[in-house]
Amino acid sequence: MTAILLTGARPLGGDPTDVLLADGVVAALGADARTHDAARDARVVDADGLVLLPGLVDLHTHLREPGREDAETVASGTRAAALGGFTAVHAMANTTPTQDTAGVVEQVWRLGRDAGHADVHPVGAVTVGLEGERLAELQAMARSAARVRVFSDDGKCVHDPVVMRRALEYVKAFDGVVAQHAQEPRLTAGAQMHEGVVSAELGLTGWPAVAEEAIVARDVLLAEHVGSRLHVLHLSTAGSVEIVRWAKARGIDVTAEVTPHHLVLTDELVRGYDPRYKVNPPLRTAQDVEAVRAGLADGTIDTVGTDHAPHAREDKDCEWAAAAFGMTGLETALSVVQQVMVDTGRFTWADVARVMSAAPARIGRLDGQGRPIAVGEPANLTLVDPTARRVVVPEQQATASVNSPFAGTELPGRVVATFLRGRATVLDGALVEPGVPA
Ligand SMILES: NC(=O)N[C@@H](CC(=O)O)C(=O)O
Ligand SMILES: [Zn+2]
Ligand SMILES: [Zn+2]
Repeated sequence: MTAILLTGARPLGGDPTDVLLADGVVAALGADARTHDAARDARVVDADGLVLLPGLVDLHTHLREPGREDAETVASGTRAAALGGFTAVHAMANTTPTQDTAGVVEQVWRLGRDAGHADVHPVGAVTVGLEGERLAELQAMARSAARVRVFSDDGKCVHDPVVMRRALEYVKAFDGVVAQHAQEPRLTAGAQMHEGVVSAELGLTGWPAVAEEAIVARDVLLAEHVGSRLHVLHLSTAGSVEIVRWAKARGIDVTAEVTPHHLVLTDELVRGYDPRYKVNPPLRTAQDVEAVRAGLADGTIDTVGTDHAPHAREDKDCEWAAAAFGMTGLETALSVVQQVMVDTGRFTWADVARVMSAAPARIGRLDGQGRPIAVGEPANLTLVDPTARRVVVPEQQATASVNSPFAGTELPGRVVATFLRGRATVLDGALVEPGVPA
């Protein structure tokens, strides 16, 4: 593999420097980069003015394979990941068949390895078939080649407190984490959107904030009781932020995630009945959006997870009530975070690296991802042009689905290059297929 010399890159948005990638690692930084042996026949990439970040890590991606290859495959989803600046994604368990056995998680892990665009870490289901009744073979998934550490019934809530308690107890044996989709099912039966002023005006069945907050509150208490690790997926309400803040102050081992869409979109958008805005949990109010931004800024919320949820056209091109919940996000996540957190002065690029790389890698217990940009570290890196602007055109994205809530809108920032263990997966903003010399 040829070495790569990035000239004039700004690590974490700091001062420009040269960075040499060789043998899969960061081989040299600064003045040493050009004089290093491996620099002689290195390919030079002009990174003048570009921000260099550790490769992004997503804790929450739906790749849809096996089962819904018409909406996404491991290959198409990881192409989208690489183009979005990601070097690792966690693939959610709500596939068909469900990722609830060692066999299925190994299959997904192998598909990711063979595609070669980004590391794929399958999430294991908490319960068999996501049915919420019997625990899946968590230990066998943890010990499989896929080395599962994150367990979730995402799409569904582990609503039975006894099952949740057992799962939290069980994953301690292999340092796993239970990632909860916090949605009290009885309080959200038939729900179509956030319960509030807009749902009342439209006459749509509401999904109240308390249906999320009640589960978050219960689960932090359960995690404390059994001394285990809890991750709250796609937290969306001001009340949930307060509960997590309280739990952390109390020393409870809880981490929380917010999606890009909950950082910027509100339930006002539902007025147009465009199913692209139908998602779980639903888009909330402007007050909730401000609360999740503040929670991300003060560290209450640990990570931004995309909840990339591709859906086939037939499942989205229909009336609001019949449409599937979910929106794509891998190729726009970094731009949204730049827009709402960096360009507003709430975040430095180091903060972006913390919430989109270091924290998710730590929560998922990944090796070699989310590491600092330093000599000897694996060369999982992303180069971003923060001055670029682009209009989102879903048909031109690598994801196989077009259900982006940002279609037609202009967003800041562009991923120029992504490197996976020193190999370019994206260069000049275009995908580089593995095995093809860049
Ligand atoms: N977020 C969604 O609205 N949908 C997700 C499931 C989930 O994340 O709960 C999906 O799998 O489509
Ligand atoms: Zn979910
Ligand atoms: Zn999800």
